[in-house]
Amino acid sequence: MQGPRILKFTAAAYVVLALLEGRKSLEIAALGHAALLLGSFILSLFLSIAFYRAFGHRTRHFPGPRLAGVSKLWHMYQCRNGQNHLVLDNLYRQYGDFVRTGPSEVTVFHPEVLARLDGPGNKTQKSDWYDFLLPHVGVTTTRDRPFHDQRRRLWVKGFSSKSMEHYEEHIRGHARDLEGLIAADCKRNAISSLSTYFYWFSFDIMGLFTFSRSFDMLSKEDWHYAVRDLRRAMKILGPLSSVPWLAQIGFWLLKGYWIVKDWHTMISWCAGQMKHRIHEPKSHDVSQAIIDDFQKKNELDSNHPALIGDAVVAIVAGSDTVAPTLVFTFYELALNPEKADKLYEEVRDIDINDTKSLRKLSYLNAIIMETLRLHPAVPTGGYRDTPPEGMTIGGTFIPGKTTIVAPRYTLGRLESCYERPNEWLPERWDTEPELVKDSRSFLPFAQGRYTCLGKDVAMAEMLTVIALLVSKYRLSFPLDQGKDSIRQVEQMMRDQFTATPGSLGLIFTKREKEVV
Ligand code: HEM
Repeated sequence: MQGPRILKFTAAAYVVLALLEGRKSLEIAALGHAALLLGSFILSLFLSIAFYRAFGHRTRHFPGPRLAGVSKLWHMYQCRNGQNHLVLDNLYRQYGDFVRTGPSEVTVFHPEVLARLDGPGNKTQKSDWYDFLLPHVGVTTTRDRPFHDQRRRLWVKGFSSKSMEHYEEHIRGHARDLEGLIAADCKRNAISSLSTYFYWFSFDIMGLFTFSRSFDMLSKEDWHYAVRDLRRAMKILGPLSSVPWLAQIGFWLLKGYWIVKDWHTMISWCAGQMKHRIHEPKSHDVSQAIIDDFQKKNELDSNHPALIGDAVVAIVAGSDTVAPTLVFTFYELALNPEKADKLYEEVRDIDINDTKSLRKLSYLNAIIMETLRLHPAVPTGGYRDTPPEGMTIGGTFIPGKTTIVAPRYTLGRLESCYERPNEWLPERWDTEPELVKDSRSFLPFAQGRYTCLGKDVAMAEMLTVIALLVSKYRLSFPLDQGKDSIRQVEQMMRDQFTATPGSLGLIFTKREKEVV
């Protein structure tokens, strides 16, 4: 990432110029003159870069807004509300399958794209977006392939069958705590704030998964400060995901200020937890395999960038994906009560202690798949760079060293791939497969070397919570909530690499075991 380096170089050049002008002392006139000189240089440099990008760049042939091809700042401005998924969706409707969304960036809406980027034999690289965690580096954020493969092998150990049993036990315990909160709301006829409960649930589980220690938010019925800070800090990724170099400059300049401070609080918290964790007895969490590896190499240091990086990755990747998916699932179930009733029939007698059986329930699984299609947990993220020789996707050649964006949000709604694409119809993954015309664009957990490591844990969490709540309750929107306010859940969704839905509150009423 060159941003901070270029900024430092420019500042140094300014000081040198001013010193030369003022003959070794920083006089006001010299400062002004140096600013003028440097300013004219930068202006002419930027104008020539803009001219080249508009008329001479290798990606100039792709359609798209003119300004997008000149500078990514255009895209950042469009994403100022954190809704990149809608910005890109509109561009697709305006320009088609291949859109130039940056000087060296093409956003691709062809059903083949996800499989081509990460599928077998690909030569793509993760783009510089993944540098956002530097100097820390985790399995998701490293761009170094051999290092990634080595970290990934360690992570896989954290998903052994013994570890999975251990996680599943915690998942059931926390799901019961979550149900306890809903039971209390139900008794008081109060609205259950599902957005809050699901975030508490998923972060608590990830605390256990990462450090063998829950955040205890469900039991304390309150936010943990580190999670609250992290969620505030994630807002940076809304507008700044399109300009990672600017995010890096922001992280560097605003370390103790604004929401950047919250980001650093979270990192320090993870570092502190890791420090504790390495002195604790062996456990089944994912950190164990990573700690063991460092110990084996005699490099165990709680401040190691890779140790902290992996901890942050685990917390974010595991929580900020499961929580929004649960929010959207219950949102859709409340909008479609007949589907909730149909699901009730499947789960009414299920034993939630039996995760194996839950994994086999076809309608329950279809509901999760359909939610991930319409409301993907990673709506536009997952940027990749083409190899130097370029690559062809859906018959279109994309030049080398071009960043490719493949937005799952729009790919999941393509008319060429789905019948009635904007409708939430779980049956398409169950009894009515003809509603899916082309499933190549549906890879909610990615694939290939970067495929989601936590899919089994995520599915266990979602299957357990949905089955438990639907088997016990009917759910509905509060009576006085109008249609517009209900739709805010999706309309206010922010795309911060992971999806952050608008707030969802529902009324739960106890189901007596019903005979239909
Ligand atoms: C609804 C739930 C989830 C969804 C939809 C999801 C989706 C994804 C996607 C699309 C990626 C690829 C990201 C990229 O290309 O940059 C990914 C990677 C990853 N996910 Fe998940 N995820 C979920 C839950 C989880 C959970 C619960 C964990 C941890 C227990 C987890 C851990 C990871 C890790 C470590 C990676 C990086 C893999 C690598 O780069 O080798 N995810 N996930």
